[in-house]
Amino acid sequence: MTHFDHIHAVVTDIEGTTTDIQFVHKVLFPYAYDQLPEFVHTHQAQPEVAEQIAAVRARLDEPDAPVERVIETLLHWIESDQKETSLKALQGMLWADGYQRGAFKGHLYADVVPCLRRWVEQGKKLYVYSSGSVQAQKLLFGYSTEGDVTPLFSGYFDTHVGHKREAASYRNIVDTLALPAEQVLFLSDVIEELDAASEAGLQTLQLVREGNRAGSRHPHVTRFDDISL
Ligand SMILES: CSCCC(=O)C(=O)COP(=O)(O)O
Ligand SMILES: [Mg+2]
Repeated sequence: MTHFDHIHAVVTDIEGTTTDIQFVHKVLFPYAYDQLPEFVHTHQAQPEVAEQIAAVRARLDEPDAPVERVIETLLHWIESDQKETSLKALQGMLWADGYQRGAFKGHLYADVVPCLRRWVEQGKKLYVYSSGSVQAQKLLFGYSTEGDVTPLFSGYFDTHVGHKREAASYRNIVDTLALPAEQVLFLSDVIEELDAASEAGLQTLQLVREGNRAGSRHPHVTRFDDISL
């Protein structure tokens, strides 16, 4: 059991922390890869899709890139797991349809929800910080293997606050929470994310799920029920 004192809020990563990496890489990413070309063609005039297409063109520094070039870029970003904000926004839109028609449910490890419930009962505030868009986060927890658990969370953060390996992102989060950084615990499987959070003054804990990389200067557990707040 790993105990933390004076924690008022917990910020959790998703992939590799609450959720099996395989679900993200073998279910969500392939679904987005298959659906994306037709979705972009069909919805390219819709303002929220047009905004992401424009962001891809800007990222490429090719303002006149044809839509096929944009799609090819997005598919390459999925294959290489790039955390581009425009791709993440489009993935959220694509997964909405998959969740709503029951093609898949958001995977949560069995130890996660009972602990989240206990921490809320103890008066802790819970937040999510993922490279997946806020829409994608709400879908995963809203259509999860444990039912709709979104009422447990007080807020969601994505790469609009910055990238997960940069300390400034965690400073932005604690500014929004209006809490001293040391009263916030960040949970993640990725050492570089934990290093960035620690640099910003947050307390950190590594989740070492199956197949994850263990061994860092951060404390670690293999399950949420080994955490005491
Ligand atoms: C929000 S579910 C999809 C997760 C995702 O798209 C992703 O890139 C995983 O990012 P994380 O920061 O949760 O490791
Ligand atoms: Mg992760």
